[in-house]
Formats: sequence, structure tokens, C-alpha cells
Amino acid sequence: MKVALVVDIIRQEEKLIVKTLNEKQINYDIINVAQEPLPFNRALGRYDVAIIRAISMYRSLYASAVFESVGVHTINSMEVISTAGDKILTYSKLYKAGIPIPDSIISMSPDATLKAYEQIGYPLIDKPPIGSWGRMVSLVRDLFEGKTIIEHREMLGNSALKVHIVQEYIKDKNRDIRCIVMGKELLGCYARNIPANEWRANVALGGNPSSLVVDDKLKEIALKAASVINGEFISIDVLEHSSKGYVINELNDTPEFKGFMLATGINVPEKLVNYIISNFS
Ligand SMILES: Nc1ncnc2c1ncn2[C@@H]1O[C@H](COP(=O)(O)OP(=O)(O)OP(=O)(O)O)[C@@H](O)[C@H]1O
Repeated sequence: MKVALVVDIIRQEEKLIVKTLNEKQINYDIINVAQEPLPFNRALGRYDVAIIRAISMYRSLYASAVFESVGVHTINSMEVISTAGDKILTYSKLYKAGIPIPDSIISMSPDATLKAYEQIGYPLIDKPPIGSWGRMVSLVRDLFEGKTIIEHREMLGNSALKVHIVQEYIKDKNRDIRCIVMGKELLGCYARNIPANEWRANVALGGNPSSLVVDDKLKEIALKAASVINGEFISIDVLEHSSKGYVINELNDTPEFKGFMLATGINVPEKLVNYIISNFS
């Protein structure tokens, strides 16, 4: 079996994947798409599996597209990346499947956004459909703050960033939950507690990881959310709502798992490599 590990930068996570591939004596190449071009060429079909780990969503999406063109199995597939990489496309599939999401209104102009603010009511969350690490996810407390956010977003070059997901602010538990699903298995979940000087729980913003007892409802919603988008290796961001219970905030097709490993003790790269060995060798 031959594996391609597709990256654009090597983080702690990718180092751990490489270490596990070495330990399990898997034949692999690291393909850095920030350095190397990717040809549409049958020779690329020498790989059985491509693990897609580029940080940039577009690099991941287009790399999986090229690998899939020659029959390589990609984790995740371009279909999964194109859905999970966009929060509106993700919400569309979740909502259709009856999976709870935060009350959300999509607006595509400044005027429509002001109407959406009024309909949701303050305080509210405004976020663009693409992006990660909490960037541009905004807590809007009143109309003046809202107008500022709208103005700033109108100045950005990318059209997707001018689209607003206006949604209810869910702050009941002061934490969010992150779960990881591999294939049909829920690997586990942990809580990210919101630090004192923040309202977001991202570990990159200081959110600190802690362990969590996974109940049946959480297990069910996490597995269902991953399967609705056909995710193979997916992290699921869950918020706790006072009346609706668990709601899915977003799905991520290139899971970061440093915080997850710290909180749960579960060896994610080992699970990933074992999954690949048992399904594709
Ligand atoms: N509707 C909401 N109510 C309360 N908190 C929210 C809401 N939406 C987002 N947040 C907070 O902001 C953080 C970042 O939001 P979100 O996950 O939507 O953005 P992201 O940029 O995709 O982040 P990530 O790096 O986690 O993928 C969440 O982890 C959560 O703590």
C-alpha cells in the first residue's frame, strides 16, 4: 500500500501522522502543495490513499480533486471538503436531514444583513461562510457594531466574505464541544472552555481543553452530522442550547487534534493509520 500525505505546512498533527506511518512501516510520500505542482497524470494513481491535510481549504479541495481524477481514495473526498469548507453548504445538508443547527439567516447585501440583524435580535453572531480559527466570527451587541461589521466585510475582496451568516448567540454553557468521527466510529469528544477575556472557545484563542462524558444524544448527533456529509475523518463542533439541546455549529474536514489528544488521551494518528490499513491495504 502507498499513501500520499498532502500538506501545505507541517504542524504538530502532521508530524504525528508521519511518526505513526513510520512506526507502522507504511510506504508514503509527503506532497507539499505549497512547493510542488500537481499534474493531472495517471502516474499519480500509484497511491492507494491520499490523506489531505492542507490548511488552506482551496488547496485541500483542489488536491483531492486531482488525486480523485486518477482513482486515488482521498480522506476527505472533494465532495466532503467542498461541503464542510463552507458553513452555508454544511447547514443546508444538516437542516435538510433534521439535525439541529443554530437559528441562522443568510444575507447577501448590507440591506439584507440589517434586516437579518433585526429578525434575529441582539446580541447575535455574524460570520462569513468560509474561514477558520474563529477569524471574522463576530459578536454583534447592537446596531452600531453591526453597521461596522457590514462596512468592514464590504471592503474585502472575496465575494464569499461579503455573505453573512447571522445567527443566534448560544452562550448557555460557556464552552463548546468538539468531537472527532473516523469512518463510522465516534473517536470521542472534549469540551473547550471559553477563557475570561474571550467569548469564543477556539484553542488557538486560549480556549482550554477538558474531558467530557459523552452521552447517547451527543454520540448520535455527532455520528449523524458526519454521515450526512459523507465525512470520513471529520471534527464536529457542537454548542449546547438551553431549549434545543445539542446543536451543530460546524464541521471540519481537516481536523486539528492536538487539544483532542490532550483532553481524551486518544491517539488520533494511530486511529487514522489503522483505519487506512484495515480499509485500503
Ligand atoms: N452562534 C454562536 N453562539 C455562540 N458562540 C459561537 C457561535 N458561533 C461561533 N461561536 C464561537 O466562536 C467560535 C468560532 O466559531 P466557528 O467555529 O463558527 O468559526 P471557525 O472560524 O470555523 O472556527 P474553527 O477554527 O473552530 O473551525 C466557536 O468555537 C464558538 O466558541
